[in-house]
Amino acid sequence: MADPWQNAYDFAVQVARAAGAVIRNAGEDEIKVQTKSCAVDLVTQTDERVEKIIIGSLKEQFGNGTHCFIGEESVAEGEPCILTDKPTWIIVPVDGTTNFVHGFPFVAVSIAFAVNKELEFGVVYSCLEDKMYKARKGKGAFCNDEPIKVSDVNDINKSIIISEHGTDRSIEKVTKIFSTMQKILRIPVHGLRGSGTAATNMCLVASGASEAFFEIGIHCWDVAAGAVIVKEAGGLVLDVDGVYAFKSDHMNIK
Ligand SMILES: O=P([O-])([O-])O[C@@H]1[C@H](O)[C@H](O)[C@@H](O)[C@H](O)[C@H]1O
Ligand SMILES: [Mg+2]
Repeated sequence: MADPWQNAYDFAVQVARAAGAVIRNAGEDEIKVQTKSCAVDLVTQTDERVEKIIIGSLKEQFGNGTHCFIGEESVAEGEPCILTDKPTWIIVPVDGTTNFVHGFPFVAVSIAFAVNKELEFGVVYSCLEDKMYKARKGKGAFCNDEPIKVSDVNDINKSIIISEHGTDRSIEKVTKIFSTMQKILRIPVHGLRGSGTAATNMCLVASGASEAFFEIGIHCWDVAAGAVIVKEAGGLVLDVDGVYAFKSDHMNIK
């Protein structure tokens, strides 16, 4: 039987690469910072522009009304974030906006695709490193077309753990984050790291550079593409209760 989503997968890779080029070439005025939910939750014109380019290209290719789109910036502007059984694209145009603004060299485009509320594939393009991570359900995970797999280190004392601090600077949240990090460091582990983009963090786990990534309070779109890549590289994606994290009810935000 013909593979129904191969064309969409190939197109997603193409679109992510083109979006990455737009990010790399963004001019000064496009890096001008605005804020979203709080003073450290940043957004730029590039985030909005790249999301429009990605959704525009996908609609042109697949936009006969049967496909749905969930984009980070569209949701920020009031679009619903509801996962139905329809083929749905889940997009982060610029993952690592704070890095992008500061010239910190990890910025990714993340595109996932779900059908019947199941993720079919994920593409993460780490555009400043020019690394294209991709995975299709049941078909393995790749970085620049080379197969990748998770680390085989099973001793946590010999691990590198990745985490992020998020954008909530309330004393309660910051205390919780640092007490968790303190516990992890004291295990002890070899190291704690964070690239500033959740999508790239997941790809670092998928390629075996780190044994685990965790973040408290992450958005569903930040992990959608990375979830397929980690799973196809032989890893696990769990929520805090220890169950598979990418459930449809995590997406359904009005
Ligand atoms: O805002 P953004 O740069 O697209 O995405 C953020 C990054 O992935 C960051 O690493 C993570 O800690 C945040 O939770 C995300 O919201
Ligand atoms: Mg973003």
